[in-house]
Amino acid sequence: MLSRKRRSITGNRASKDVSANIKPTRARKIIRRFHLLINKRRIICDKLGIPLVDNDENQNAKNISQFLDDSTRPRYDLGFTSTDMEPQLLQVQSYQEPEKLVECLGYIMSQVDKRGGLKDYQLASRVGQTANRGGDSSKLLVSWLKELGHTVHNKMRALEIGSLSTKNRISTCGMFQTVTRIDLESSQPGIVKQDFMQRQLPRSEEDRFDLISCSLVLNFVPTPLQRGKMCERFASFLLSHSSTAYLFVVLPLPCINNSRYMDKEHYLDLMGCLNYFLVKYHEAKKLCYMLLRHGGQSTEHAKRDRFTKKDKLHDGPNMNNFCIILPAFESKLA
Ligand SMILES: C[S@@+](CC[C@H](N)C(=O)[O-])C[C@H]1O[C@@H](n2cnc3c(N)ncnc32)[C@H](O)[C@@H]1O
Repeated sequence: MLSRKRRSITGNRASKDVSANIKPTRARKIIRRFHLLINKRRIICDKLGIPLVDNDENQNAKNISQFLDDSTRPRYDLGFTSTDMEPQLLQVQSYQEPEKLVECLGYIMSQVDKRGGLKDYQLASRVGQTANRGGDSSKLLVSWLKELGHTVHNKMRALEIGSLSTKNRISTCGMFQTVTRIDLESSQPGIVKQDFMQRQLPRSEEDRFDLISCSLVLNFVPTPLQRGKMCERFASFLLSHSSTAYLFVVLPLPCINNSRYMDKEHYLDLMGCLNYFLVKYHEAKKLCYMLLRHGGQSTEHAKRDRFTKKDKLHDGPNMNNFCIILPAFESKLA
């Protein structure tokens, strides 16, 4: 049997510890590539009627492999980036022929899972968090909380969704008595492998949090409705009668300043409909940071209607389609 060198999802050889020596441009390339592959895969699966389960890569791989002809995958098994397949990948939404779709799917799966998939993506994401590259986003969160008068004596509890490190400022600042860190893929001890959407609902205030951190996670969630469901679910995990029911959200700036279906005002209106109001806001070169607080008036259903469909707010040739849609009726959370 051929011994295979480990390769990254961009098709090149990956070093053992990618995050140790990876350059930011390369990290961005890995992240963009991962999002592209997952997006195209979803389009093909929709067309072929292959069921995809949210955040369950093992199940998805099983469902997909049942569709893949035995001859499709071995062709791409060595994981090279095919100059024939790349242009096809970009046009896949216009394909109808099952054979072509299956071929593209085989190529995508070989690119995604043979070379680390989510793990490489996480390593690349961690690059942006190192101190010499701006540090992790919770640095700003902690300075905001200080401005708001919170100190180490408050002993709050935090839930960090999409956690990549136990050493981030949120964990080291001493302001939180506990930081519960979860991610779809645990990258180190202290981070629990858990899908937030499957996390058991709190039974009492003891199971709830003063703050949820959701940094660069919403843009990772694949569909507008799943994003909306995630936004809706946050509230169940926040303390219900507290002045500290904070939600910290970080998004890539283009999600709110270059999308056809989203802008800052629309996002804040949507969150307002879920009873959040903005406490702090900051735009950096590539990211936007928001600290919201849950509370205030209850949801008006008439207002909710506005956010249950995809409305074009802007248009332009180089805009993206980032969008969040709320379920038509309040979800029965379980
Ligand atoms: C780009 S990384 C963000 C990492 C870090 N929070 C940051 O700000 O750099 C996105 C992470 O969110 C995680 N994630 C996405 N959906 C999730 C979910 N439903 N539950 C838990 N983690 C999730 C992914 O596994 C991935 O590691």
